[in-house]
Amino acid sequence: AAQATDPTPAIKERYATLPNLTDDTKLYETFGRREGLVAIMDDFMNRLVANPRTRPYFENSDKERIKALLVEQVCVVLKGPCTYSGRSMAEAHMGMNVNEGAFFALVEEFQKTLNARNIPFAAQNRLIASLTPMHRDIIDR
Ligand code: HEM
Repeated sequence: AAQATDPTPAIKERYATLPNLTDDTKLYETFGRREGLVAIMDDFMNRLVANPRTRPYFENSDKERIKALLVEQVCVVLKGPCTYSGRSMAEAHMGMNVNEGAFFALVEEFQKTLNARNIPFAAQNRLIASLTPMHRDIIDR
């Protein structure tokens, strides 16, 4: 009886998350549409392989496939005319032992890419705010 009336909800350590879709209809244009996203992911992947914190995860990966899926995913988040055909974030990163340090190294490299492409700071923040909630599906604690 005590269990049935316990008001404390169970705390779930991991649960499915979807990206928070932004409501800014111009964001997709700000990132240069599909062409811009392809260029962004090319630069981003080069940085991920150069950074010692992220290199171990990506050096033996199928970079072309990941870049194509990132273009789709970010396009969806920016409300562009795309469909994401990849796996869930939990599935894709399972067993990879991504820690907080690697996660923030990746976000930092992404910001460097966006700065290099002259994406306005407010637009960068919108996108990053939509992506970072996925960290709970990606980081292994
Ligand atoms: C918000 C942060 C992140 C996002 C949005 C993201 C997004 C993605 C996407 C869309 C894929 C392709 C999914 C698929 O394979 O079907 C992927 C795969 C992958 N991600 Fe992430 N990722 C993030 C963080 C990270 C971090 C921090 C690392 C490691 C440092 C990482 C390493 C990888 C690797 C190695 C793959 C390839 C997996 C495979 O081929 O089996 N990701 N990620």
